[in-house]
Amino acid sequence: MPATIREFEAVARDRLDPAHYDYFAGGAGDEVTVRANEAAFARLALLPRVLRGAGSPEIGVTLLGSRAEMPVLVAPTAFHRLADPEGEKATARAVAAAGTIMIVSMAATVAVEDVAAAAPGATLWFQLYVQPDMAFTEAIVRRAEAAGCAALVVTVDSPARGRRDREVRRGFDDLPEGMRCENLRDDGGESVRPIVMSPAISWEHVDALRRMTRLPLVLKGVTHPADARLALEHGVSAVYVSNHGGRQLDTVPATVDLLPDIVAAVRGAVPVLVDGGIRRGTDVVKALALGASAVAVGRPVVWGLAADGECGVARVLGLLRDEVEHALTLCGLASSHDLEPGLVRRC
Ligand SMILES: Cc1cc2nc3c(=O)[nH]c(=O)nc-3n(C[C@H](O)[C@H](O)[C@H](O)COP(=O)(O)O)c2cc1C
Ligand SMILES: O=C(O)C(=O)c1ccccc1
Repeated sequence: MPATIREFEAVARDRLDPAHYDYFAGGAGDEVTVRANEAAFARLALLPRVLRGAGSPEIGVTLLGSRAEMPVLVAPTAFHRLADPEGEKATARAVAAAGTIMIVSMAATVAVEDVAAAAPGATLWFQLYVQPDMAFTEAIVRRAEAAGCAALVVTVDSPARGRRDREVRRGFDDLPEGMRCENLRDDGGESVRPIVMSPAISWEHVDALRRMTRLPLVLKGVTHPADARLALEHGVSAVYVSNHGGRQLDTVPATVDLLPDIVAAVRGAVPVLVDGGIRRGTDVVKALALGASAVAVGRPVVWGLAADGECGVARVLGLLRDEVEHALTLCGLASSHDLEPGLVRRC
């Protein structure tokens, strides 16, 4: 039984087709940003307080009206059926058991309606790449609403798909026979449209989405403080700091290093989420101390899924939960809401 997320990755690597492992693990260009995300957490030190009599820590959080029993969400990742035959259904069941939130990828290999039906207790948010055909975008948004998704996470770091040399080397450019992006089915019919990543997408599309739906909008992939301020002007409900796990533009800084400036720009107006390189409870604690309301994990969930399906994802989420509680206890804190920047030192 793997005892750490790193060990889950090793088990997953053994079990996965090497091309699929490289698809999940890889990043853009020289993978500078992939490495930076994890390395940046290691460069931050924690400075605990003593004798606070804090008791066992409380770690739940409410985000945009959705309750999460831990401040760790499941980031949207594509193609879960490459990792397990049950795919996103297995992930959603583990998420329901952990009481957290799954952001279902638009590129899921199980339709969002079927994910929801497989895990009735799960809180689902839906991740969207705005498609230039806005009528098709609207059809997808309506499906997500009807399936019970409680927020719309709009990914804005992908005006083009990242170039990932590992995919090129492996010749990985399509799903195997029998797997499709089920959320891209045209009107429930036989044909599945390709996902378009368009450089023409702009703030006007965000405004159009705002008019289209009453769901709270989360902007995923913000790295520049000026864009965080614009996001507020355009009425978004949360800002999600992400460099797509280093899979889009290589050499973007580590997300935890970008976080303080984004938090300063947002000034408490909306929650700030962050992902990238979170592998330990101490990483979660550092991100929350620097002002994130919650974090999300991408690859760790995929490693759990590939290692042992629903049980593997449950174990990965359980590990993170235990590690967060333990780290908070050792910091002398009664609640994750008491985390503040003074706990973190750059070393
Ligand atoms: C295999 C894989 C697929 C991904 N697919 C999507 C996706 O469909 N939509 C999206 O917005 N982000 C996607 N991402 C990015 C994740 O949501 C997240 O930003 C990233 O994985 C966080 O970094 P981490 O893997 O170090 O936790 C994907 C990431 C990976 C690793
Ligand atoms: O691989 C990814 O990171 C990703 O975001 C994606 C998007 C569309 C289809 C497949 C994957």
